[in-house]
Amino acid sequence: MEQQQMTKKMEVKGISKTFYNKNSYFTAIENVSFDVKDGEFLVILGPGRCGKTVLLNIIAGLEEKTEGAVIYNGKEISGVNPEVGMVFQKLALMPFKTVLQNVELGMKFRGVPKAERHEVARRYIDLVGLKGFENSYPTQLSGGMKQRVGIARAYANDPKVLIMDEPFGQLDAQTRYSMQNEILRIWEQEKRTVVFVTNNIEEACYLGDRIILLSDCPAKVKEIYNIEIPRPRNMVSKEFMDLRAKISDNTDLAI
Ligand SMILES: Nc1ncnc2c1ncn2[C@@H]1O[C@H](COP(=O)(O)OP(=O)(O)OP(=O)(O)O)[C@@H](O)[C@H]1O
Repeated sequence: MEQQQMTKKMEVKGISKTFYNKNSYFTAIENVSFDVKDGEFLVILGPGRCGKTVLLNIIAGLEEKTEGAVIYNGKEISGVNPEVGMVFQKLALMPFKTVLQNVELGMKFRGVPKAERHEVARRYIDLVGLKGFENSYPTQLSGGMKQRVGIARAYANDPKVLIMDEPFGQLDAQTRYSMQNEILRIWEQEKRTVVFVTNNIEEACYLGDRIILLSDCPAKVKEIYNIEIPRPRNMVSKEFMDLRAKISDNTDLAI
């Protein structure tokens, strides 16, 4: 009920992407359409190499589309959307910069004064649970901690929509589970729209308000699921396992 009242933040309309090489072409995405509602936790679930990253890059304006449109707050966007932030699986933290400097970097590029960017960076470092590690270097941190830095860095740039591309794909199972809970806590606290990409059905069912299920290549929207299970979700409850089985039966590949 609450979801139906949410306004549209973004509309992805009929997006297709074909890569042309000298003698061949390859269609990665075919006629993909869905809405992103303001404030929701939207999950895009699809098999590996099915075009998820290409789709995210198009949504963020980092990649050209072959067809279709991305509407943001009612207006068609071309080029980079400055209100969209990204968290990647491979974070590319600057190795010779501290946690604080890494989190501040985007603000520094935008010319935010030093005192203000220190304050904002510290607030997000606290939010992701890294208080006390401001002066540590990336090599001194675990995988989960590095992802926390990436999340703090993205939030510090004040995005209205945060896109996360398989951010926990390289973490061990236990760290992944704790980061899933962390990201939900931060999302509930910050109240920003999240578009989260994964190839893991369980993760999708645990996190999402809705799941956009993509087909194998070329990526098409196979089904959209509204998830009504209240949080915190219990992964071994009957309703959770039923949902998981329903989605699993509908996927093209074992993902
Ligand atoms: N610049 C490019 N030129 C040609 N093909 C490309 C280009 N970029 C991506 N592709 C192809 O598009 C397909 C989708 O790639 P993409 O990285 O979006 O998949 P993905 O779903 O994010 O995969 P994964 O789950 O492994 O991260 C792949 O087969 C890839 O080889």
